[in-house]
Amino acid sequence: MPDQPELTIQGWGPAPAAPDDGGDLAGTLPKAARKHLTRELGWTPRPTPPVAVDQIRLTESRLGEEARTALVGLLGEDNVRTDRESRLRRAGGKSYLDLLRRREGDASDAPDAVVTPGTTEETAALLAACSEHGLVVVPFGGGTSVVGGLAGMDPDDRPSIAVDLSRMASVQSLDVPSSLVTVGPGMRGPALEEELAREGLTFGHLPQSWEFATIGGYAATRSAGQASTGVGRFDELVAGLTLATPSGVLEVGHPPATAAGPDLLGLALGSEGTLGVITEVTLRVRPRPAASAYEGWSFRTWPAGLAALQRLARHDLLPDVVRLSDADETKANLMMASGAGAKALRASLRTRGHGEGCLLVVGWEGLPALIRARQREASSLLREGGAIRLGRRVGDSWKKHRFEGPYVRDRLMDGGLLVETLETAATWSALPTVYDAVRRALRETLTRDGRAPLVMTHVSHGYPTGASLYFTVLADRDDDLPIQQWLSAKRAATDAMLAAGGTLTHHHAVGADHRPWLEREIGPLGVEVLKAVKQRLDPKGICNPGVLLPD
Ligand SMILES: Cc1cc2nc3c(=O)[nH]c(=O)nc-3n(C[C@H](O)[C@H](O)[C@H](O)COP(=O)(O)OP(=O)(O)OC[C@H]3O[C@@H](n4cnc5c(N)ncnc54)[C@H](O)[C@@H]3O)c2cc1C
Repeated sequence: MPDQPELTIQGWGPAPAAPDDGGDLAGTLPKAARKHLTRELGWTPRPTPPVAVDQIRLTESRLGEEARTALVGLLGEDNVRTDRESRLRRAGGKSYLDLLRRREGDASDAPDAVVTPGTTEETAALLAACSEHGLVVVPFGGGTSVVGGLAGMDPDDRPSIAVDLSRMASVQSLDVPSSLVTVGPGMRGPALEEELAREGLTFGHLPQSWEFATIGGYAATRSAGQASTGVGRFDELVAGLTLATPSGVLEVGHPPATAAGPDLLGLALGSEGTLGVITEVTLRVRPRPAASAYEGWSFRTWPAGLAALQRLARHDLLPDVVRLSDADETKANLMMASGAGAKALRASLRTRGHGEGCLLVVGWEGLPALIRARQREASSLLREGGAIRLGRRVGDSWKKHRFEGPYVRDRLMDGGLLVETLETAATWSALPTVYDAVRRALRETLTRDGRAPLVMTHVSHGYPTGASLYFTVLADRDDDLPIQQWLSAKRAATDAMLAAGGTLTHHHAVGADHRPWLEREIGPLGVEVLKAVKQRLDPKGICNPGVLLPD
């Protein structure tokens, strides 16, 4: 169907290259990191490979003949699929729970059919037909949701259709003087960057999932990338979009700016497929950076690191990339780095009293003179805050390895570990409390037989008023009840996060997994407002009914 590489079914990576049948932990993790994990977690690596892909259970497609004929009439035979492979590849996303299910051979959440419209008009006609035939519609971008955004759950148990957007994956127009590009929702970051590079431009959105995630998916989830502190979150890059709904087509946004009433663009961004399908996105682009500088710093303690970032933020000096790791994450990162250079760095940090310190990676991009000026001012504040400079090698190494995490996750799962991430954001004043509360909740719920989990945290994005926190959790997996093990930890961590003043999600979105908490975040009236908008655009409730809005 698409000409972009497909994501492998039970893990991460391009389908043919990454084996679906497990891999070698020893070949993935340096010896020091393996030793560190086994010591910290009291875990003995044990082979727990996924079942063979042809053993994954899939129920019969429930797409009736009448509905199928209607869809084929609109889109053509080739663009309406009910074969096993097409359905399996669009079953759910890539959260730990999704992977557990797929690895155990369960694809009961697979859509009943996969359709690939080619234009906004076809998509609008498709939605009208699905409304008429009682089919639930789940827009499918890259399939990288980590919050159950593609679960396709429907209280009325209607057949569900994955609307795969891979046929709408090209640049439609480029307005260089206005720095605007309009693209199809199924386009992925690398393909768009390649096209923009020909004109000396970039859009600069780099989430860890960027190899597979799509422009429409970023808009639908309000994604944030690794350089979002400087470039802006994805929602800040969107200047306009087209949303095909069962009630018609909405075009929202009017660059460069407008005061024509409340911002309807803001309603479409983050709508997670509940209002319809985003079929076109207009993005702000910028010149490709002439230079970049990445470097590492170390703080003795986490509070010292947070205080220094807060000062940078107050003086409008936050670098484009900001990642402050706590002591647990710093230790693990240093163990992951192999070779003589890494050993020397560990020794030097110990000698300078930073043996249990916190690593900060910062990155600047843009014109060389501006980088130098920003770097100079930021460096002097960092030094005043007690940081020591580790130099460019640390920054460059982070940049080189920054997309490897999900590949390592697969191998850790093969070895019997629970591996998941969660994220939030809070004001600078609330951040320390949120950090403590989430870590405590995770440690309390995941400690088994006296063995505590490893909870590693970093600040991933900075703002004038606060920052985001990103937690990575590793624990010995409960092989009897792995799903329940994570669900109870997630529940406790989310409760703790909200009680301490954090947001439900800084960039992963709500999906099915977070929707029980949405009302706590936006209040009952807020939920009613969103439901009223949905009722107007999607009166039969066919658009991704299992996500975002609580029942
Ligand atoms: C390893 C890994 C790393 C990640 N790192 C990051 C990160 O750094 N930053 C970040 O923000 N997120 C990250 N994510 C989460 C995920 O990549 C983002 O949420 C991303 O925006 C999803 O894009 P997608 O194209 O894969 O969307 P999908 O997963 O296909 O869909 C996500 C949701 O959006 C809806 N949707 C998709 N396309 C459309 C459309 N055209 N119209 C309407 N609704 C649509 C879907 O129905 C679904 O509810 C990561 C995920 C993984 C697995």
